[in-house]
Amino acid sequence: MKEIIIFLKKLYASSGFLLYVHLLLMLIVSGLEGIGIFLIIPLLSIIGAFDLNVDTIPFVSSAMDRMQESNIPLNLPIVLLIYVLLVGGQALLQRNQTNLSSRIEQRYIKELRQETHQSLLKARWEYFLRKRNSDFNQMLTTELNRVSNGIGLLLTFISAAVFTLIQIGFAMWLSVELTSIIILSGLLLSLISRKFVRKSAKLGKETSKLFQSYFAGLSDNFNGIKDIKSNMLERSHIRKFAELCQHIESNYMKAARVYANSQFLYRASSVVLIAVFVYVSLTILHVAAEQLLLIVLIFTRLWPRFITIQSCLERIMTQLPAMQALTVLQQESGEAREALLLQDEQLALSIPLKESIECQKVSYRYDKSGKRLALKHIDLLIPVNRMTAVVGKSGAGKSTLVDLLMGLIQPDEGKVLIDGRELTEELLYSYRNRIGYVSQDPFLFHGSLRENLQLVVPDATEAEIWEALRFSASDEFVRKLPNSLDTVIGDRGVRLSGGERQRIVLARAILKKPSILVLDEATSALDSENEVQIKEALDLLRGTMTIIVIAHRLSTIRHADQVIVLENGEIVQQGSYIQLSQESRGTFRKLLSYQTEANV
Ligand SMILES: Nc1ncnc2c1ncn2[C@@H]1O[C@H](COP(=O)(O)OP(=O)(O)OP(=O)(O)O)[C@@H](O)[C@H]1O
Repeated sequence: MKEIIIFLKKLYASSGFLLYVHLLLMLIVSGLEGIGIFLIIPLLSIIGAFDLNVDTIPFVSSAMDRMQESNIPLNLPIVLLIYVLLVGGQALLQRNQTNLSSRIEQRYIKELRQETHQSLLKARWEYFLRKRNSDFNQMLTTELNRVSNGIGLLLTFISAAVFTLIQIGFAMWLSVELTSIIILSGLLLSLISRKFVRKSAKLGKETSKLFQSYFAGLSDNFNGIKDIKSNMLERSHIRKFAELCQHIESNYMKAARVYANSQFLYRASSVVLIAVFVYVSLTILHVAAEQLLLIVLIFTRLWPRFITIQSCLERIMTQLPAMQALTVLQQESGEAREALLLQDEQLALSIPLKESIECQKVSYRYDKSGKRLALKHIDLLIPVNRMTAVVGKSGAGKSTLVDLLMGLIQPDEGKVLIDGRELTEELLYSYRNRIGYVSQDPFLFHGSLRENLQLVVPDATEAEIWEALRFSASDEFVRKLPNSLDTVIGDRGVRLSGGERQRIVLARAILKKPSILVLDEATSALDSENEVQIKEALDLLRGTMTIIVIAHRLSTIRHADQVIVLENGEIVQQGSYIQLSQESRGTFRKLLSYQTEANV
């Protein structure tokens, strides 16, 4: 229930004044509906359509007196006109109320979407290491829709509750005893239906879990589609997926059955109740016929609202787990938030790197409660405008070290210093803004090459783009593409080869004219000719920017100013390429010899 309050507060924050207008409209609509019911029978009786006594009906008798005093004739057209005006006005207001309710709901959901997305994007990199991407997709699609649905239901619930209260007020005016019976029946019904509410909440939790597996499964399927196809894993994936779909179907069916059963209970009880009601009123309480008629009218309008309240409650309970999950996600990502603002002024404040990046006794562990260190007591100096290469076996800690140097993760012990200043969160953004990064798994989106390049520098000129392409040895192949820079490259750039993708991402990093260029295995997918071109380009860049390269291919780093050799998270060697290759018992020499053997 805590979540409902949180979401209601957010709803108020996003709609504010509109929410009051909505509430006011609800009150007026309910009031008019009550008055409409109040008037119709007495008015018809006055013109002789029924032989009823209006003196027993409060409010109506005084209204009648007033009409007679003002010489308004009470004939059929006047009576019907009043009724049409009343009910028509109410319908008009209800239309506005529905529109307003959609507006409130949509505005709210838009803000919730943006807020969640922003909160995720502002979270630290470490947060993403602990999470599954598919969970974020699920949260921003199905779960958010469920939350939106829940909010819509909440508004309906509030409106039904207000309506019911007002109608109860009118009914009380007519007969306290009879209305008390209706209320007691409603309370009894809500007691019985608690079972349905509980069941709905349980099924709602299952729905969240099932959709989590559904999204995770889909994302694994399509991320690994090449592996699936090449290893003939289709059958097992199809079977697993079918089982999951079966679970989702039965979960939905269970929820539908609960809903249908509860609806049946409500409808059946209303018929029985009305029969008992009429009987008790006439034979035991001896209520006047005109009053009874009115109360029955009110009851038949009120009872469906009781039902709406109950079924809203049930359905809100099925959506509640989505609200809970979204609250947890927002809380977690909020706690993991980087203390930086994504604001242009701050981006403009990029600090120039003048001297060095330094690690002092840096240690890092992924599992904060465990003992295993991914980096141990690293002491390292990366001079500005030089090329530093990081090498080592798989799992040695190369990517971890580079993530640390980029400020994506923070050391558990020790410090990272930028020109002697500790890399604190305040410095982080302006520092990271100076970095151009090419990852192992280059990120390109479905769009044209130009759009992909302009992602980092939206106002890059044609000349700047081609210069960056030339630099990354991509200009030639781009010219040969059917639409040159405007060629659409497919999802994640699938229409390009691995080497082409890497070169485009390199061009994109260079386009930003960074002070620090970080290449994580950036040449792994290049053939020898392209590798030579990139090597030459990097050589050209030497002295103009600080380059940090992780390379498995040691040939790419022959001209590096310093090479750091990592093993089990520790620096075991450090020096120039030539120097290290001459240390006969060192790890670097071993790495070199493995590669020479592999090349032979
Ligand atoms: N997200 C993570 N959670 C837990 N442990 C991790 C995580 N990422 C890396 N590690 C562990 O940290 C150690 C260093 O990993 P890292 O990725 O830095 O190695 P690497 O030298 O870059 O390897 P490779 O060349 O294979 O990419 C490894 O033992 C790895 O298992």
